[in-house]
Amino acid sequence: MLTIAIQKSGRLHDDSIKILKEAGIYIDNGKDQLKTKSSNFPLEVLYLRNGDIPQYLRDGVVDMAIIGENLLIEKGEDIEILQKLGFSKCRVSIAVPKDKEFSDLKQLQGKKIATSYPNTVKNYLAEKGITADLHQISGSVEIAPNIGLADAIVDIVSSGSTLFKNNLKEVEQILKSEAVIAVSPKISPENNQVLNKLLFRIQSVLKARTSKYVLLNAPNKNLAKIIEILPGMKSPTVLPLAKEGWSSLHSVINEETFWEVIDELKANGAEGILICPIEKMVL
Ligand SMILES: Nc1ncnc2c1ncn2[C@@H]1O[C@H](COP(=O)(O)OP(=O)(O)OP(=O)(O)O)[C@@H](O)[C@H]1O
Ligand SMILES: O=P(O)(O)OC[C@H]1O[C@H](OP(=O)(O)OP(=O)(O)O)[C@H](O)[C@@H]1O
Ligand SMILES: [Mg+2]
Repeated sequence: MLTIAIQKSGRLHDDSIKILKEAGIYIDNGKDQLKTKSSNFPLEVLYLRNGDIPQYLRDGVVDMAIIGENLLIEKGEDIEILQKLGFSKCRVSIAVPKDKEFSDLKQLQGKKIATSYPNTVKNYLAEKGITADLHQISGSVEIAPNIGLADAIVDIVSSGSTLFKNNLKEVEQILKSEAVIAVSPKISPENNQVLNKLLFRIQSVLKARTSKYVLLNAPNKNLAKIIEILPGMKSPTVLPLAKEGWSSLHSVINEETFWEVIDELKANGAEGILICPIEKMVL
């Protein structure tokens, strides 16, 4: 049986459960139980602290995990990432008090920096030839400059509202992060097969999330051009309309691309364009 680590509670928990559910895997949400089994897939789930997961992967206590990429950069650089998941997107950045003049990273030389990610900061500053005095704290990092504990901080930024509320400004982005699937170097060949099955399902869910089903009506004389614009997976489906000289065309498109080509479709006489969600996409 494959063992997966999922964050017990926090920024990754809900979306981790959701993506497994969309992949057809049913599990309890871990409110009381820290260990549970899927009722319909050979999967055991351990609900753990995000911060502990890299070590569990390294030791082979779990075969795989859904974890923030930033945490692997901090304490799991030896651990392989199999798939980015597109949620819990954030960045790890340097911030200083809003009213402080800041023009060059070198200003941090010898200064106190508070962070929960000391390795990330140390490596980044070393690359830039800077040494600073690092203070590791495990939470509420943004408070540090206001209580005289540090001159600058390095922490996670998403909307920027925590920085704003604490009179700080982001001055340098160190890295970008999102939730990922990571695998233990100690996974057995049997469990690796189950993992590949799970990964295939998750990839189908991810693909469907960014793809849309497009239906439109078009005059037959422009079909060739519209097929060129909407090539779909293999090729679009074209069905005759009851109205002479017109067809209905069905295709699949990436959501972002759609907004880029919509004017082109209209210029080629496309009408009654419908965009529908796709639940799963198996390629
Ligand atoms: N504000 C945010 N917006 C988006 N993603 C975030 C945000 N804060 C954290 N993350 C991402 O979610 C992960 C988990 O963050 P969270 O704050 O829930 O837990 P944690 O305090 O890092 O860990 P633990 O589970 O050990 O308490 C982080 O490693 C990061 O990748
Ligand atoms: O830019 P924002 O959208 O404001 O998000 C950034 C904040 O989110 C995270 O904290 P979280 O709320 O997860 O609390 P925690 O410190 O208890 O983990 C992170 O540590 C920042 O403080
Ligand atoms: Mg947090």
